[in-house]
Amino acid sequence: MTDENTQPTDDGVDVSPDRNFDNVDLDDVVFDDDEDDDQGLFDDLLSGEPIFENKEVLRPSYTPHELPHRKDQINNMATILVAALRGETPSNILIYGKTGTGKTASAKFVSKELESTSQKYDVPCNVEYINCEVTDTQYRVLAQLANKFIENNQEFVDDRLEELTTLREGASSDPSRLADTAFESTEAIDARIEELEDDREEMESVPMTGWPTDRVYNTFFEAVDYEERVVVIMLDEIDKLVEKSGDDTLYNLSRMNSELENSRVSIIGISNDLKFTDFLDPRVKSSLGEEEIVFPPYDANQLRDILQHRAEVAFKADALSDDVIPLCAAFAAQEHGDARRALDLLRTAGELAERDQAEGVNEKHVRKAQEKIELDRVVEVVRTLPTQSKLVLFSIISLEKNGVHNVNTGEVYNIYKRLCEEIDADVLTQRRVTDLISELDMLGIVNAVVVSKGRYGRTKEISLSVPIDETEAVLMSDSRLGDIESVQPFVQARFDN
Ligand SMILES: Nc1ncnc2c1ncn2[C@@H]1O[C@H](COP(=O)(O)OP(=O)(O)OP(=O)(O)O)[C@@H](O)[C@H]1O
Repeated sequence: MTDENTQPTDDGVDVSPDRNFDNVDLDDVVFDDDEDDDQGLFDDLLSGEPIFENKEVLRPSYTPHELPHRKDQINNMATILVAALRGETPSNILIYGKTGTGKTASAKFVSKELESTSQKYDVPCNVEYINCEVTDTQYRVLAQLANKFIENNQEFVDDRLEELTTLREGASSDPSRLADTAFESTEAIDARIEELEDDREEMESVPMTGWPTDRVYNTFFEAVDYEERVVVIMLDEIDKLVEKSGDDTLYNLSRMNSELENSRVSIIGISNDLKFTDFLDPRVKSSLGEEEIVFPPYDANQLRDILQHRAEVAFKADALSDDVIPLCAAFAAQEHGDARRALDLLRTAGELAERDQAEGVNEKHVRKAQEKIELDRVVEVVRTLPTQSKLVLFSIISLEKNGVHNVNTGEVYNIYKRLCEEIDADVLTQRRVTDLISELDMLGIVNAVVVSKGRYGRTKEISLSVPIDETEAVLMSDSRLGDIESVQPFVQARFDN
């Protein structure tokens, strides 16, 4: 393993230990009382001219006020949803597009505008956002919605009760106050107050588990229908919901309008999986996809504009050299036009420059950031592999580390079997292991090419596509694989077979 502390990286970025926070060795820190100036560990780091003006703007949690290159999609959504402001039911919308194409940001932007306009014109309209990756069962979706509307209704009833109590007090001394109201007498107010108090008592929140689903559905239904309003339910990552728990939730939501008396419900589904509707009941599919809006990937020029807008707020003036934004945009466009990736890259490049205590961000920081993000991705993918895949990958790594390159499936299988025996894991068939190797290939962790061996048939030659030491370290941090003492004897034994 090369020592990053002592060598410049390939692209020459200076990561010398005294300037890199990562490499500060606390054992070497001397707290010298004799020194007059009390420069501490953090003072040095703070004293550098900061590169960022407002780093938060580059984080995924930030919702921009402006979304360049999404005007068509935003206008399209607004044209459909304006029906809600007229008290009509907007068509359901399905939004498609690859990850990082601005679907969530645009949908949230439109819903914010919709809610604020509805308040301006005093038209009752609510937008409820649910991330189905987190809330992924019918029970949880319905319970979350029910509780939002129950809370909403409780606020409505509390406000109304306050108004009526004031009116009641005024009217008891001066009955003329009832003139412009819907009440003919103080008794009528009392009756309404009693009715509202009863309603208030019945408004029971749904527990996060434990009720039969139809009870949750009915509670949600009644809560929505309590007032006259148009409700837009935004289901982000809707494909995850369908994958995890089928299309019952969508079926129930999409047929609600025929039974609701006071309110109307419309659904916006957001997905980056274009095929998920294949798994839907045809009725749900046609109801949900009344309108479809596609978010195409951004090209490098569009990504440049997006980055430019954010960079103006995020960085100090002149902190970026001219080639930084075009390079971030080009890297992200290569990936698949992902704005999230482009923003991550820009932020990471800034952070690396900051750690270097550099004057500004330059091309080298971007290249280093690209490597870092790629490595983080690999680490995450490897860390979350199932144990069997980890064993297969570990076998490939062991062979490579012992100088055996372009290994074939049989060689990997031999080592794999021995590793399984060593840690008492089930041994899969060679066929299954071949499948696992193909999966590792698809994830970009190994590269497996089929080569012809003439009359000996065809075989796969496998090589590692990720940095060997880092990957091995991630594998060894798995408690089961950590038990493997040494693979050396197995690899040696391979030559004896
Ligand atoms: N046109 C744009 N202008 C400014 N920022 C954008 C634009 N498009 C996307 N972004 C930013 O890129 C990031 C990813 O966008 P968003 O979450 O909307 O993507 P998405 O299409 O919903 O992706 P996913 O399917 O992975 O959820 C966010 O930080 C968002 O603010």
